[in-house]
Amino acid sequence: MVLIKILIGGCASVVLILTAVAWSLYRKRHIFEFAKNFNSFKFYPILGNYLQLRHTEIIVGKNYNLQTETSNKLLEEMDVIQKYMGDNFTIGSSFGYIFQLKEFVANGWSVILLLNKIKSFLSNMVDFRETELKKCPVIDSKLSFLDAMLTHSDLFLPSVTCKELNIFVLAATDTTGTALTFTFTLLGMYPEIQEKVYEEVITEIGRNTPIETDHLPKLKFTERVLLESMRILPPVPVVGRYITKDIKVGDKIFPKGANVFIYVLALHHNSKYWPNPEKFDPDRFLPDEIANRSPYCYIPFSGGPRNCIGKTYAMMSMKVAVANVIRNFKISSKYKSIDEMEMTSFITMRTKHDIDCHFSPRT
Ligand code: HEM
Repeated sequence: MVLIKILIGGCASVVLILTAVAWSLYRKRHIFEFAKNFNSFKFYPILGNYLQLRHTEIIVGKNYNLQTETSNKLLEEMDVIQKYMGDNFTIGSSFGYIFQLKEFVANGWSVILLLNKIKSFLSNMVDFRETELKKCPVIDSKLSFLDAMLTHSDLFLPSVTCKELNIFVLAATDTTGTALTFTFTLLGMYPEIQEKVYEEVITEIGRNTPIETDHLPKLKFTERVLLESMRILPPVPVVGRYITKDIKVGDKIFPKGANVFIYVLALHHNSKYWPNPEKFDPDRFLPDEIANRSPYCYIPFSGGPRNCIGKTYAMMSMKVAVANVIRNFKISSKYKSIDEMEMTSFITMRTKHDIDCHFSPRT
């Protein structure tokens, strides 16, 4: 009798495991198709892959040809994970655990497989760099971010190094790609602002001169355009915090132990701080204007001690991309207002449909 029970139990477990594996493989295919249709940013993948290439090059110190390598699916895979997390974030916070469980059964397995794939891609980077460094040590001033962690193994255990790399590559790519996608579209919508950026780039850098670090602080108007673009369309529209002690805001108390979401998008469109908030006006970031506002009215990189650690580098890399594109291409877009773009929920902001933004070579 006991033997029969064990046999039945064993068979049932095998069937369950096989069903779970088959289901996850099916969902993996399905979820990719879904994300492909959903993520119709069109030129976002070009920018995303460019940034992934640049960031891994800077963080790891090796060119992985991520932009030209056709088998590179890293960006697509990151999008699938983000879509899954974004859905759970909205569904979960509105309808609770039961919906999260349903989502996990439906898509969770494939997301875990993808996460593991990305993790192993990144840990291969760590192994590669570790071997390289042993063969050929680098002097302190030339250390990449990863080199710095590897040469301080007393501070960064191998598992911590992999996690840090994971966070950096993921946090750096999509945010900057989204910010640039919106900035180019806004420049297409506002030709007179685009022209001012072009003139500044030509005056301060020139048409063909390679862009150097020293050029970047001179791009004052371009910087204001990027800042205003992230005000009107913040790449990360919501940030979360866990409250460790009661906080009184006006007549409300946010109790210790609560999880809160800070709605950056709403804050950036609050007419109390931003008159005529729907207007794209880079001069809101003139020094005098900035001095007249609380710094917490504007938080595309969040605020406080856990704000974005990559913000200075992000601004630099976006200035390089804008300057290089604008001196070679004219940008146009059919949108008359940002409402026409139709946003949707992701972790970063995305549009529901293909974004309308076109580039034609400058003669
Ligand atoms: C336009 C580009 C970017 C935007 C809008 C952005 C925005 C943000 C935001 C809103 C956070 C959340 C902070 C919080 O919870 O309060 C964050 C965190 C983070 N970002 Fe960025 N980011 C950008 C680019 C980058 C780049 C280029 C890097 C790396 C080179 C980077 C690395 C990170 C890291 C490591 C964190 C986690 C910080 C922590 O938890 O302490 N980000 N970013």
